[in-house]
Amino acid sequence: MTSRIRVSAVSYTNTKPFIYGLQHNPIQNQIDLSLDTPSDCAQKLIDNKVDIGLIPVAAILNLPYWQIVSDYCIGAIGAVNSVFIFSNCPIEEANIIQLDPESRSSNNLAKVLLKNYWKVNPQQIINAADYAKSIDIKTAFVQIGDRTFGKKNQFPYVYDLAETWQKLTGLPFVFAAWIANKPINPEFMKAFNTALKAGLDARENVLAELPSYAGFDLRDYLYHKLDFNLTDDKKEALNRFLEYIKEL
Ligand SMILES: C=C(O[C@@H]1C=C(C(=O)O)C=C[C@H]1O)C(=O)O
Repeated sequence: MTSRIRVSAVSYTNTKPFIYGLQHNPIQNQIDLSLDTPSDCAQKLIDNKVDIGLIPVAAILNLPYWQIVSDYCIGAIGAVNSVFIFSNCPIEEANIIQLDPESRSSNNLAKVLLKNYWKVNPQQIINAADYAKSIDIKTAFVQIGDRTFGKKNQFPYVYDLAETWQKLTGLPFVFAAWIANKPINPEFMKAFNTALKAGLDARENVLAELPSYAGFDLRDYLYHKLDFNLTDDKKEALNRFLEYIKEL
């Protein structure tokens, strides 16, 4: 028997439809699936501990070989509602931006937007000891994923980074895509893609299994805020984003 393809996927709610699709499909017998934070998905693919990852697209720049293996992604057209800068002062007045240790794409997106949209240059800190807890009014923070659910009303200044990216470029955004670090058998890729699509088509079942979060509309999130199709304009956005990162 040939060995299983090792796959790392994001452990957040945004990926639950994909996980559902993979786990309700015969392809589950061909893969070893692990669920990780986005930054760990990226590191595992870079370190060749997995063959395919739903990796933050910013990490593509750290891969000597990479190949997109699916028509689906974690993306958004306008506001995504789970990737924010939370701040106690207007962003233009912040002295420090704490980055999210679980993120690669959104930390870079924040840097790109600070430079090119808000045109400011606050100090940027990763792994801050008081991450997301600072009481300094001039300290803001980037946060992604389920930890942001319901937090939008807790801060006086809240910036949705996919929405701000759209204001800067007119484009949608891709946070994470299914990327391989080696050539993958086309038959497998086709079956993998089919399983992911089946998961998206089963979002009602996924919603029925999920807990509810106070102050957060999960149905709206999975159907309308996230956009899972890796369309040509999202690929254009991906390339544009990588160019912006290189210029930081
Ligand atoms: C929309 C999101 O997209 C994500 C953000 C990522 C990042 O910032 O590196 C990576 C994967 C996705 O989980 C989110 O996590 O809320």
